[in-house]
Amino acid sequence: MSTPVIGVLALQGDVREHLVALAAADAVARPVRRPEELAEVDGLVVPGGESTTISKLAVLFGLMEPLRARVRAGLPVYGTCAGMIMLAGKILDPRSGQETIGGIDMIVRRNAFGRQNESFEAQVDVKGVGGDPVEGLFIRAPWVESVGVQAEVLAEHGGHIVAVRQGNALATSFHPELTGDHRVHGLFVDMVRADRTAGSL
Ligand SMILES: NC(=O)CC[C@H](N)C(=O)O
Repeated sequence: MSTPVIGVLALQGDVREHLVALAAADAVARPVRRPEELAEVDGLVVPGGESTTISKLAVLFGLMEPLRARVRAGLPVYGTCAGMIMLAGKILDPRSGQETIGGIDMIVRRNAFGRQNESFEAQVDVKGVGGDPVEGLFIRAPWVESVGVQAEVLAEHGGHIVAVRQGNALATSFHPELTGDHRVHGLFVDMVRADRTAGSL
């Protein structure tokens, strides 16, 4: 089967780093800014950045409803940090008017690990990622307060949930796109491949 095409939501945030990581994990990666571009991808990454800005721009660009519709229909999607917040069913402490795409039945707390100068690195064991623990880079990162019954917790740090999967949706509090270790992107590319295989049976 041909190489999967994975989009990176390119409204704000560390888009380029995700494009590089996806290409290194054997996907064709392209930025997505318009509904027509969204329609053409087999999977989507929502990058780290500022979730309030991403939310605002998604509404402004007419992408929020198409994003919700595709994710609801099972589009494989992976969110890091601000992207995790965008995939949450509920934000504990949203800015006024802040919206999410949804996809994972979880409640997230923004900036839970502290401010920019309290950013840190930690070894994180991620279920489904073989080998050594992943170097987790936490930058004004959210944590997950609670998950619904359909969500699977893939990793915790300091007693808090930092990686979750629900069906075709994956989210991490940390930023594998910034460390040069492409195993989490590899896991997501495998999810996209599995979804395409299932779809073509
Ligand atoms: N590194 C990040 O993506 C930070 C996320 C940011 N604190 C937010 O609320 O969106």
